[in-house]
Amino acid sequence: MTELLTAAQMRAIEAAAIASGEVTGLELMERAGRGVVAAIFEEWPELAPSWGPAPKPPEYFLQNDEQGLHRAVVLCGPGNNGGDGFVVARLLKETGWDVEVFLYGDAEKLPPDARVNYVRWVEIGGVQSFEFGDDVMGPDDLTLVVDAFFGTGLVRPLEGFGSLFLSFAEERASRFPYTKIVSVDLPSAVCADSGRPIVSESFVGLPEIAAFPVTHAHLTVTFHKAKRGHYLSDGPICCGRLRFVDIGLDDFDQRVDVGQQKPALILTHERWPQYPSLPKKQGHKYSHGHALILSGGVGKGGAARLAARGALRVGAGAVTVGCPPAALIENAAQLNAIMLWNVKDVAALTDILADDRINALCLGPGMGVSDESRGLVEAGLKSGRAIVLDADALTLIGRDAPLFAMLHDRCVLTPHAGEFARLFPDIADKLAAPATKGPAYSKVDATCEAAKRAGCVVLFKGPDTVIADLSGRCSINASVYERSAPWLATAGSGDVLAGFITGLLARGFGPMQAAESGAWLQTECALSFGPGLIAEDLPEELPKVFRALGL
Ligand SMILES: NC(=O)C1=CN([C@@H]2O[C@H](COP(=O)(O)OP(=O)(O)OC[C@H]3O[C@@H](n4cnc5c(N)ncnc54)[C@H](OP(=O)(O)O)[C@@H]3O)[C@@H](O)[C@H]2O)[C@@H](O)CC1
Ligand SMILES: Nc1ncnc2c1ncn2[C@@H]1O[C@H](COP(=O)(O)OP(=O)(O)O)[C@@H](O)[C@H]1O
Ligand SMILES: [K+]
Repeated sequence: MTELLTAAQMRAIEAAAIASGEVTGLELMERAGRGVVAAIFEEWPELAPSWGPAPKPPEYFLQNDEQGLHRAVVLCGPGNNGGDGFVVARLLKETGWDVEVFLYGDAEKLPPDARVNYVRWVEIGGVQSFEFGDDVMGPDDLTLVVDAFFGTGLVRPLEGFGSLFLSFAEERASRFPYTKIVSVDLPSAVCADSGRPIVSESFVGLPEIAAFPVTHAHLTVTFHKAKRGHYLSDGPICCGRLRFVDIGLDDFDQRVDVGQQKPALILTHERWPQYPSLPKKQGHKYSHGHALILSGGVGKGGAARLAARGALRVGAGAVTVGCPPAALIENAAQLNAIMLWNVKDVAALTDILADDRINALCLGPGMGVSDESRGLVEAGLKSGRAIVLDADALTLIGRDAPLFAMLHDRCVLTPHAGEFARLFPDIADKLAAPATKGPAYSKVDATCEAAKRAGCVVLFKGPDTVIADLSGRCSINASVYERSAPWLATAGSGDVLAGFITGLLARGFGPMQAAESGAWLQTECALSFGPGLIAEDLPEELPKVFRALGL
């Protein structure tokens, strides 16, 4: 699983499968619903029939007479996501569960496959109607809420009782940990392409997630492949955990024209072997490249030293920190394997860059935003070297159009959200604007647009780090779900990332591969180290990560 699909791409794959005559929509829906039920039982084996009689919930949950009988509320929407919900309801009922179903929409207008499953359901169970003031979740012994309101078809905000239902479910699950929420395909209200909740105009101006009822599921079960929204923005928080169900569409991926849009790739272990191999082959230190990291003045060298350590550990043959004369002693006191040069001004940098063994630069961390720093960035860009621009260098190019225009295809920009907004204010505005209809503008869209405009690789940081180049290739290093490492939000971790990328550029990686690999390794180091991590720990963890990769 390496490709993330948009809703349109998923629909195209499904349509190709049905058009082939090898499978019907109804069969796909049955597989989807069965998969959801199987995933629920795998996630919570104590709910599975094979477990034996249902365990007795704590006394205070028991308000009905059917002690030990599991109870589910299934929320079905007006489309095929709702159709999946009817399948789930039927299968749970067949397993002996007590199931209540609510329909958000008109049964007469259900699409054909969903309608068939609605009819199958009403043969064995009822569809509840909703009166304002009802507690639709019923007694407190509720085991499961199945959210099958909307999946890939969400195009506008949920209104009226649809949104009320989601808040009822949220409220119930927050009061009773015993109650689990399972979203079918996607948490309803979350856009499949962007991971952003689709909000009503009336909520505009309020913080999205606080203002709008959105499901925070314990488990989301999706079909075939992950959608972008499972990994971007609020998607992962709303999905809880993510499970996949194979509904037999693998053969159709290659048969569809997914349009101009390339699939976004998620960086996973499986993709790792596709990178150029990291182990050093024969050669002397300069055959593994020489990275130059420019530092700020006195007391401002920490960021560059962190980056330099990252570049050296990731395998650059030689790494040098360049700093103004006044900062030489401070840096000399802290560096050993990393060399130190006096870069007193732009002329000094230009002289140094006459040595073509220096094949990768890192400019920005701790550098300051003075005119002198601007001159250094200009000289670095003019040199045509592979170059990482981070931190202050991003501020400088963001406010200086001629400098921005010098960016070239060997550059890697590594902005966090604030720096991204300074560099690409109009793009950042589009991303920050409330998502009032789907598919909403996503971090993938924003990063691809930025890379195109800048003419180079852009790595837009965060738990959902998106990396794009000007050709439209795009990857996501998602530090979410089992790769969640929130302790990476620590001062200096971005400097180390800039160093990793610079070191990989020095090793001869292309800009896109260097950025992808650097981001992936940063998360692997954080996971390997665990909580308590500070930026200094990241480079020191690399040998362990490499050993685990068998390098
Ligand atoms: N693709 C596959 O291979 C498979 C897909 N499967 C399942 O189908 C799901 C996709 O089904 P779907 O296309 O019918 O979309 P779904 O999310 O049910 O929305 C339904 C319709 O509701 C409408 N609508 C939108 N927003 C609204 C709102 N806020 N309030 C009110 N109405 C709103 C909008 O129609 P509109 O009103 O705009 O005409 C929309 O089309 C997918 O997530 C998966 O669960 C599986 O069965 C097996 C294989
Ligand atoms: N919650 C999080 N989960 C995973 N990674 C994170 C999270 N928050 C930040 N990061 C990562 O940590 C790094 C922080 O970089 P940055 O904001 O530039 O910090 P600094 O300037 O202090 O080095 C980035 O690589 C970013 O992707
Ligand atoms: K759903």
